[in-house]
Amino acid sequence: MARVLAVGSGKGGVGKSTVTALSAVALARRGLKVGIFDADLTGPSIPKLLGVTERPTGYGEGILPPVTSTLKISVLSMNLLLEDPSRPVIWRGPLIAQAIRQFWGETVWGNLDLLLVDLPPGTSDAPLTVFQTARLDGFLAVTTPQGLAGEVMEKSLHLARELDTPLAGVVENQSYALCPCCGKTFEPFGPGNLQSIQDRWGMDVGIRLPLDPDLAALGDRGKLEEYRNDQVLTPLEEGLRAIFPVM
Ligand SMILES: Nc1ncnc2c1ncn2[C@@H]1O[C@H](COP(=O)(O)OP(=O)(O)OP(=O)(O)O)[C@@H](O)[C@H]1O
Repeated sequence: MARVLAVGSGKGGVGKSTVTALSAVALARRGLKVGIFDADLTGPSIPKLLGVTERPTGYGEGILPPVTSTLKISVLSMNLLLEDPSRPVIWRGPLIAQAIRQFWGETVWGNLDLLLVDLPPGTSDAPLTVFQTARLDGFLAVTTPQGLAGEVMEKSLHLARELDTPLAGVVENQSYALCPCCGKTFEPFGPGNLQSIQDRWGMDVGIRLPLDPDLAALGDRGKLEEYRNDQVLTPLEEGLRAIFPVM
C-alpha cells in the first residue's frame, strides 16, 4: 500500500499545488513510484503544472490515471475528465464530496510508493471529505512567511488534528529569495515564524523553500518535470524522507 500524504492549507495561493507537484518530481527522480490525486475539483492545477492532458481510461474496472511524460507520475484530476478543460465545474458541496469519494474509491493507482493528495484551500467541503474518506498517513501544511497566511493555514492543522490525521510537517514557501544582482539571500515577505509553528504543533519537519521565478515560469509552461533547482528540490526531498523514513 502506498503512503498517502495530503498537502494543504486553509489559505489559498500559498503554493500547495506547486509543493505537491515538486514533491512528486523530486521523489520520482529518485526512482520512487508516485501518484497525485488532485482533490481541487473546481480549481485544478496539477495537470497544467505537469503538462498532463491525456484522459483517464478504463472505466469498467476502475479509473486508470494517465502518467506524466518523463517521470511517469500518475495523475488523476477533474480537469482531465472535462470535455473542455477551460470550462468551470459549477457544483455545490455535496456533489463535490460525492465525486471525491468516487475518485478515491475507483481509481486504480497500481503499486505506488507515495500518493500525494493536493487539497483545495479551506477547511470545508472538499478538504473535509478527503480527511474523512481517505486513509491519510500525514498532512503536510503549506504557508508563506506572512502572518495572515500562517493563521489561516493553522485552521487546516486544527482540522487535520480533529480528524486524527498525523501532522507531518509544514512548508514555508517563498520563505526567501536570492538577489539576482549579488546572489545574497533576502526575505521579501519578512522572517516568517516557521519554528514557532513547528513548536506549537509539535512538528519536527519544517521545510523552507525559496521564491524562484523559474519555478513559476516552468509551471506556467507545464514543464515542472524539468525543474532542477536543488535549493528547492533537496529540502523537499529531505523533508519527505524525514516524514516517511522508509521511502
Ligand atoms: N516558491 C515559489 N517561487 C515562485 N513562484 C511560486 C512559488 N510557489 C508558488 N509559486 C507560484 O504561485 C502561484 C500559486 O501557486 P499554487 O497554484 O501552487 O498555489 P495553491 O496554494 O495551490 O493555490 P490554490 O489555493 O489556488 O489551490 C503559482 O503561479 C506558482 O507558480
